[in-house]
Amino acid sequence: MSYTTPSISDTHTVSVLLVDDDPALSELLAIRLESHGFDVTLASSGHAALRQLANGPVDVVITDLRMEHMDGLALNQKLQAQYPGLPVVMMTAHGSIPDAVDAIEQGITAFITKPINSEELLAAIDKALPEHRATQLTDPDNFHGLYHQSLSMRQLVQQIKAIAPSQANILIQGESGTGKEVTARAIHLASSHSQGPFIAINCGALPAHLLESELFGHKKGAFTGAISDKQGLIQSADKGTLLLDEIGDMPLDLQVKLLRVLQEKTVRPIGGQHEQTVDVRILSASHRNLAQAVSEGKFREDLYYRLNVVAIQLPALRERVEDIPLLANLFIKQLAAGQKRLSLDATTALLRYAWPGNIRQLHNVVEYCVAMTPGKLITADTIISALPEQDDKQGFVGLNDAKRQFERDYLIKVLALCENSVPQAAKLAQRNRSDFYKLMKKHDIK
Ligand SMILES: Nc1ncnc2c1ncn2[C@@H]1O[C@H](COP(=O)(O)OP(=O)(O)OP(=O)(O)O)[C@@H](O)[C@H]1O
Repeated sequence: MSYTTPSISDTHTVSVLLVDDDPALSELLAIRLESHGFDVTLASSGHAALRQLANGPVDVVITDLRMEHMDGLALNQKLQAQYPGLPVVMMTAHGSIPDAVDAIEQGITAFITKPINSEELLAAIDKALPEHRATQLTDPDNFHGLYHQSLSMRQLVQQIKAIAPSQANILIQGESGTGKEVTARAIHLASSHSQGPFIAINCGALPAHLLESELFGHKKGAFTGAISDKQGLIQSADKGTLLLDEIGDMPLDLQVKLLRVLQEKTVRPIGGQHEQTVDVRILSASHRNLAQAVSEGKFREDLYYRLNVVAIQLPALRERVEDIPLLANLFIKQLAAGQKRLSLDATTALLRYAWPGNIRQLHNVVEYCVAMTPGKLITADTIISALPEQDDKQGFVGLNDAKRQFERDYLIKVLALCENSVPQAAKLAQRNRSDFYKLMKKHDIK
């Protein structure tokens, strides 16, 4: 294998911190690395390396194992604690590689043995960097709790930012677990109603009569069991936002009542004589296709148009694979306070899975893996053991379809690993750019 430049350095100069207490060797390696376009900083000890890092971040640390005062493993421990996910390449004298499992547990990305061969060194850096870039949480885009990185989500967030301040009713559609409620909350927080309450109700979770009373409230004695006046959620959400989740499950007679609220901006409790004025932003969500429910006569067309002044379609997680490592790392950070991380194979296993339960399922899988991993490194085996068994015969496809599917998945994963940089992805896939573009076109990947 012949390396001239690192595979990801096309758009960004890769910075390397080289830690070795042998100045002659350091100088030599620095000259070699600089001739390949790296930006190299030298440190003559572990302590000096930590001081350098405090002055500014680097992309990768290359350190000698044997050093006085603080050896490479001790330095690595400090690095992983202070800069989780920072790739560390360890240089060792021949025969002194510590137990590999132990080393991987300690988060070391690669080992190279002395005497250092340039190609091996470049290959080790190359191996270290994509993992680092694909799994680290650099600066995730966070719009009021809606974390994202993919192009489709960034475009969607732009759309949300534009419409959130208006009073428009918004219908949020997407598969179960794609983040409809998180999105609704983000819209509320970005709106002029953000100082008011945010209330969510699942219209599919209650029988019709209870749902009516929950939404509209009731007067004492309105029906058996109505022992006192009760305020409905529409009124409780006054000056705030009400999310009607699974709106498609709302019975038709309640749909009529809801339409009146939207048209008149008033609500009348069950058994009440008077309409009461309310100022509430209505957001609704559904995992079902409401337009289809309208065409089947299961949902009122007039209500559909009232609710659907603006439509937001959340993509399934498998359609925004770049968000998978980002969200998995976010959940690990939340659940394990940065004490654990994903191996490269584990990230690949996450990227290969189709996530029918979307982000909720990803969260559950990460939670399981964090609990099942005693050390630092979450492995692919643990991820795979957390995923439900797929029924191999159901949905079995022919060889041609399987090849096509593989090719598409492969392109998406390579692009995700390279943060959508086609030149880098083409290099990683060992294809020239125009071939790679042709493949993307063939599979309709933008
Ligand atoms: N962009 C995101 N960033 C961080 N966490 C998210 C994001 N989207 C969803 N989640 C998390 O995923 C889980 C499911 O999200 P949410 O309940 O909003 O999905 P949903 O589409 O409303 O699901 P359902 O259709 O089942 O009601 C929650 O734990 C939520 O915090």
